[in-house]
Amino acid sequence: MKSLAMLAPADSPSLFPAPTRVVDVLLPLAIGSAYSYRVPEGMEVAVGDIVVVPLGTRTTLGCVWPRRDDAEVDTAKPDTAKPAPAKPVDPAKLKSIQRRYDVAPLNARMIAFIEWIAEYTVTPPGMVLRLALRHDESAGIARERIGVRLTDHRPERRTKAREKVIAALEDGFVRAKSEAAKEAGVSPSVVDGLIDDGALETVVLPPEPAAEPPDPDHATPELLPAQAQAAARLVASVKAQTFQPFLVDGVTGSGKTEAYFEAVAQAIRQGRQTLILMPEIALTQAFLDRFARRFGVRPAEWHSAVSTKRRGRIFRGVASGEVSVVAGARSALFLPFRDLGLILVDEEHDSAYKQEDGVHYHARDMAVVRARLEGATIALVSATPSIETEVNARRGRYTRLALPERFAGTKVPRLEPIDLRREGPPRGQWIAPRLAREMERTVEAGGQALLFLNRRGYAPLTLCRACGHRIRCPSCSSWLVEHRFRRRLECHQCGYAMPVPNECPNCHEPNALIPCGPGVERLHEEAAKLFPQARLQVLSSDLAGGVERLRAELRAIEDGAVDIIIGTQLVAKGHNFPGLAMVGVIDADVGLGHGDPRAAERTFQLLHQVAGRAGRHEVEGRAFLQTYMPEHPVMQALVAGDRDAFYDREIAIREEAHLPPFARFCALIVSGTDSHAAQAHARALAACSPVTDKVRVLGPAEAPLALIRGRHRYRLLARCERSFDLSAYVRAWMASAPRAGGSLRVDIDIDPQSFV
Ligand SMILES: Nc1ncnc2c1ncn2[C@@H]1O[C@H](COP(=O)(O)OP(=O)(O)OP(=O)(O)O)[C@@H](O)[C@H]1O
Ligand SMILES: [Zn+2]
Repeated sequence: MKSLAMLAPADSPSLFPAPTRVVDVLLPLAIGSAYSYRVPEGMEVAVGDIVVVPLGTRTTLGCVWPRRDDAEVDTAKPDTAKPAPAKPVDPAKLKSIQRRYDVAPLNARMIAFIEWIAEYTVTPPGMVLRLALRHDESAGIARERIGVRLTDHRPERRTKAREKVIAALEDGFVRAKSEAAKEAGVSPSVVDGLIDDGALETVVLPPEPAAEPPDPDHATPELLPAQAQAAARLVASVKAQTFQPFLVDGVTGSGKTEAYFEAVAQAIRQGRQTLILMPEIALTQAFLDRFARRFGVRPAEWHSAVSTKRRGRIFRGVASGEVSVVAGARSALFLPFRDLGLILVDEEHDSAYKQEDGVHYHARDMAVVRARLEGATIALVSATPSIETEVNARRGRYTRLALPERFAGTKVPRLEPIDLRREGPPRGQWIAPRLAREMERTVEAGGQALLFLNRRGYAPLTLCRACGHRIRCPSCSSWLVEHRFRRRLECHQCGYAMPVPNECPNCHEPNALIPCGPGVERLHEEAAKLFPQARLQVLSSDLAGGVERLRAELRAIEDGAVDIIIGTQLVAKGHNFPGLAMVGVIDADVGLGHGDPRAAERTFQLLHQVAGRAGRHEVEGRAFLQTYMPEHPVMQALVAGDRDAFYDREIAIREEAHLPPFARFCALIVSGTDSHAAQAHARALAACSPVTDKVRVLGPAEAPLALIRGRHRYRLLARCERSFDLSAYVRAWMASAPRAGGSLRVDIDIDPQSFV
């Protein structure tokens, strides 16, 4: 990249004073334009460089941004995604860049990606930059590591602590300062003292490597013919170094991972980088081990549970090209890859890919955009693709690579219905007699059984027997959920918690509160009564002990140390439990019938995935589904094991009803602490929507979740044809809208996934 400094007239410096160099810097803030800064004498900066600049009384990180010709920017639309060039100011009045980080600059493709997302999601580009430049990760940049080594000089003052350090360093090797202190069991100040006295000398240590290089030929597996075919197509595409999108469509347990690893190997051979996105990377440690078996080392891991220091190192390694494979959560999409050749989106249907606050982006869709900008191969991977992806594959926009059989040779289990109207459990219980019999048989035969219920806690609702009062959250429109292990009532929206009261808060009747409905804790209680000999384990995201504990429990299940697992959706995602022989879905109907356009899709995906955890190794698996509506088309498709029937029907419904992907939506959520003000603002927005026959604006209506964290919520929905530029429409709309003052906030959600 050309340095901006080089653009300044280089000749005749003797006749004129050198012009003050000024550059545009985009700051990670919600502002529409870049700011101008002076480049101090002796500093070289180029577009894409990450710099520290003063802002008001503090300093902030920023990125030197391309300066666009004024003609390129429509000044009539101040919120346009491309940051407007900073307004011309007298250079003498400008503040100077403080320093430039010693890290590879964001390249032109990354800059284009940031601007693309800003434009599409109708967000100020600085907010998207913020996703790429999270302060702490990039700020850890280039802190030198200092090591110490013994000299020949011995200090006059000799204390016990000093002797310990000298003894520890006797071998003559260099150690980091902190390590030396730790090894000797003394405080770092002792080491400092010895440096001052000349007994130790300091050396600058080379930076720790961000990741060991994976070896593409470490252990090449034998692939089934279908795997080999899919792998060959992906490898050829990586070789071609052009944008090409694929759907790796393989049944659960078909070995999609092994197939796409071959494409990763190819990218490594070519010296290009790979990004593997996963919805629950923190909990899929088994995946990292599998990667290590294939490539000799684990990939660089990127998610919120990775330490800031480590993330800083990966950030730099990705930018320099030293890190070649990253496996990460959706935020890894914003890493500044030097040369990205391959993106894999595992479990692409997962709703965790949608970010629901700040910048509302869908990481799967944006990954396709990034691949296009990078000239990379992208593969979306799933046994139950999203409707959007399935439609793209049917239309030939994505190339489908099918893996129709399980690697182990077993069949994907069909779901056998248990009709709760005819063969349900007795009142107050949740496991139907037939399901209990099957569990008993499974456990006696040495297999594992999984009970699936997507409800955390003990009971989803607490009710007063005397007056009928239901306990709800004071600041959300949701019921408080009893958590018996913690002896609390909790709000799953905002985290509010209170002890379980002894009397009804409404009528004060003592001992009148009763739990209604089941959560996993209550199911655990019932299973423990039914199977007193079995080893039981509840698994849900709120398990005490956090991620570490969850990882340990998942490993215990893999190792066969548990007979019956009672879990939420956390256990449904991508896990490979070799001993799991059967699955029982306690309430298959939970997700249906909320009027949510995606309810059928979500239910199908979730239940098909849960069933897909069973029978992945030697023994055939079985799966049961307790339902009050066995005749529902989703249940019918699950029971018949007829995936295509589900997709055919669902796609037809979406087309008929003008729902995505056959139409485009943008949701506007207006919220505020005052209900009337929020509603009034939502109405004012509706009234000023630009009139066109291309867009229909629906609402405002109170959101189904009308109150969250004390904020009242109203929703507007704009709908248009597929080909219409909805982002531009919304941008123009917002530019002419009244300002949202006070506590009011407007959230813009293009392609909404959630309708609550
Ligand atoms: N070629 C192969 N050689 C050896 N083992 C394989 C091979 N392919 C797949 N396996 C094994 O088969 C099992 C299932 O594979 P995998 O977990 O990749 O399936 P999947 O298609 O990702 O399923 P899901 O969609 O349910 O996550 C794993 O234990 C995997 O290690
Ligand atoms: Zn709440």
